[in-house]
Amino acid sequence: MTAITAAPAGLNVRGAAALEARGVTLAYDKATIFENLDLRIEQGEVTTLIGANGSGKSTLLKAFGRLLAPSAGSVELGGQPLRSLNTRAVARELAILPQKPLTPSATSVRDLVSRGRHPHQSLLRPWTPADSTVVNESLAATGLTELADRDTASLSGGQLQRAWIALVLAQQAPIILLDEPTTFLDLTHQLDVLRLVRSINRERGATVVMVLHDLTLAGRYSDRLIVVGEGRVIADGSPWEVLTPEVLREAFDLEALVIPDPSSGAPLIVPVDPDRP
Ligand SMILES: Nc1ncnc2c1ncn2[C@@H]1O[C@H](COP(=O)(O)OP(=O)(O)OP(=O)(O)O)[C@@H](O)[C@H]1O
Repeated sequence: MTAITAAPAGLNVRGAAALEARGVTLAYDKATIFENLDLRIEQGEVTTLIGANGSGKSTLLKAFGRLLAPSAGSVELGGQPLRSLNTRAVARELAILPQKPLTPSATSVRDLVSRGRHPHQSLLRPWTPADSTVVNESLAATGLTELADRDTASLSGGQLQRAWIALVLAQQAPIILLDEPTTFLDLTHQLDVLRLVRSINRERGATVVMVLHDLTLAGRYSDRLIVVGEGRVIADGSPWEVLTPEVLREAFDLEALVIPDPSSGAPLIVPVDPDRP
């Protein structure tokens, strides 16, 4: 997989976090998921949100991606309140892959990926060969070149997931939010996607915030892990700081050993089965 060059970030106030939640309350109808939450996402880091099902990871990611408005407090992008920015300005800075993206009907893979270029287009700036190049690179980076002309309705779950990731890449945003990007993918393709995310982060300095369920892969491919649960941040730090038996017990009700992964040196989570001592 190849890396893709991005446009530089335009909205950065000096010293500002890439994204910052300030006193944020996130709620659905009457259910409050987070109250008065403060959280900074640093520029140029890969940050992964982990936590049990229903702990609020997607809710937090949606707030950072402006898909969910806080009922109190504010979310800032490069030091400016998200709510003060127009949709195109946000889309040039921030690309988000939601947990369940709605795939438009009768759309080829290439057309879907091309939508990633929309934030860069205007009446004065129509489609150019450079846009086609970015789309082709995004298709190649996700292994979809051969499937470019297929209707998205005919793809397998994993192929469709990769097409959505290609769309996010084509957007060339300096901040990328990915909600469970490895869903539906076999282990080889999971590793491909996470290595691609890592290379985009390292080679063009993209800030990445992901939600992952596989704790070992989260530790291997992240600079920072944030564990959420019961309406708060349970732990926040480097993979070795966060992935401790105590945190795993508290956040997941999981008994596990944490040992160095012989392949990467990152923490390897080994669940303990109480029925097989
Ligand atoms: N649109 C919605 N309306 C009402 N409640 C919601 C909505 N979306 C999520 N919730 C609730 O908010 C809580 C947090 O959900 P969220 O999807 O953020 O959790 P998550 O940590 O991402 O979970 P999972 O690991 O299962 O994907 C859950 O109790 C969920 O039922």
